[in-house]
Amino acid sequence: MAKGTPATGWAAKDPSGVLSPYSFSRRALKDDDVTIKVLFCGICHTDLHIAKNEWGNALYPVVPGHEIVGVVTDAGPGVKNFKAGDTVGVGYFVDSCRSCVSCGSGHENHCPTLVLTSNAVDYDGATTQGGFSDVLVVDQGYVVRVPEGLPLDGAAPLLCAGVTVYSPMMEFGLNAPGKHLGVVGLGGLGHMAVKFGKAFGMTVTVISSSPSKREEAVERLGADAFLVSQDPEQMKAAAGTMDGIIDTVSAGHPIVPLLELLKPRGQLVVVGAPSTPLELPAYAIIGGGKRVAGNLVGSIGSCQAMLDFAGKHGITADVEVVKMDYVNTAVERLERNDVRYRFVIDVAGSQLGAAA
Ligand SMILES: NC(=O)c1ccc[n+]([C@@H]2O[C@H](COP(=O)([O-])OP(=O)(O)OC[C@H]3O[C@@H](n4cnc5c(N)ncnc54)[C@H](O)[C@@H]3O)[C@@H](O)[C@H]2O)c1
Ligand SMILES: [Zn+2]
Ligand SMILES: [Zn+2]
Repeated sequence: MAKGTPATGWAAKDPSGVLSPYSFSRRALKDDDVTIKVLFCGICHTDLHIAKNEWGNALYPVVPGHEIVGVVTDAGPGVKNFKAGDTVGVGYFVDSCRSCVSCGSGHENHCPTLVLTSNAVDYDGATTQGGFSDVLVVDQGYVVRVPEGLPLDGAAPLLCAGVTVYSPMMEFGLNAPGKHLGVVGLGGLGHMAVKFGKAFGMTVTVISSSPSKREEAVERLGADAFLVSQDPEQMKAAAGTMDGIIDTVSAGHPIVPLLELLKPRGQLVVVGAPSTPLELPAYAIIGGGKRVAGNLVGSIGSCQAMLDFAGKHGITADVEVVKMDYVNTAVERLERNDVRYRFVIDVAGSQLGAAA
């Protein structure tokens, strides 16, 4: 029987979330698999939620990481789309059932048995381990192509943060010039929503609890306006003006004030995933026929379309590139929102083993 590939990564081993070196094995290459040498991997807030078991589902040891850019080093005999040397990306999931309604209609991100890239159980019973590691083995159907010309460190966060906001913007028509988009939470996801909104020609307003983010939102990211969510006067003045809002906030927060900002039939898209429930009184959506939807990342097709769009428009994340031995500090800083706007680990340039 073919042997697996040895892998070295950094894993969280308990709810402290502290990561340390961890050796494991990737599955033996199957006909449709590619082997990928990981170059860069972003640190998403979801990695933090999981590593610290904030969602109560951690399968320790957890090697996080699902914003992966790498290079193909090997391909099984059935692989037609990729060859050694190709620059590719892997996002939040690495397989799906391929037979349900969602898989059949190109929405495999909604497959009930979606296999996540990290902290999940694969169809063969193995626990999946993510991109804070040197090598991945992934079915070609769940791999995307990174367009030429994009810096690879800044491209890595597109694989989750990018597609998570781009996909619902496309789905809900929040991609039309002249429409007004609200973006709540100016972190990894939020800053990508501002960039895509501006590239679509929309008017973009950032809604934030910290007034200190005004300058960066407007000057650095090109938002048209900035609202302090704690300021009732400002919120009142903007009531009923927005076609849609992308809510990326990672902690519990009130959504009624956000719904008030929407035009009649406006759309709130929830992508932030606090561990506490949203509070949604009926009156807040009945008047004006407001709509609330969730969204989980995006399909492989949507991810490829997003990358192609990003390549054409030169869109990448604003990143702080770090080595793996800085990962625990990076996670702490992410927790206190001290990053503009995404940490990306230079995996290939890091010492991963125990000697690190
Ligand atoms: N739905 C999906 O498919 C999907 C994909 C990726 C991430 N997520 C989730 O989205 C959330 C954001 O992820 P990220 O990587 O952008 O995180 P991040 O930490 O980079 O950004 C989160 C933002 O929320 C703000 N925030 C935190 N607490 C707040 C509060 N109480 N009130 C107002 N603002 C607050 C922070 O200031 C920060 O700007 C996380 O919960 C993550 O798990 C969901
Ligand atoms: Zn993510
Ligand atoms: Zn399916």
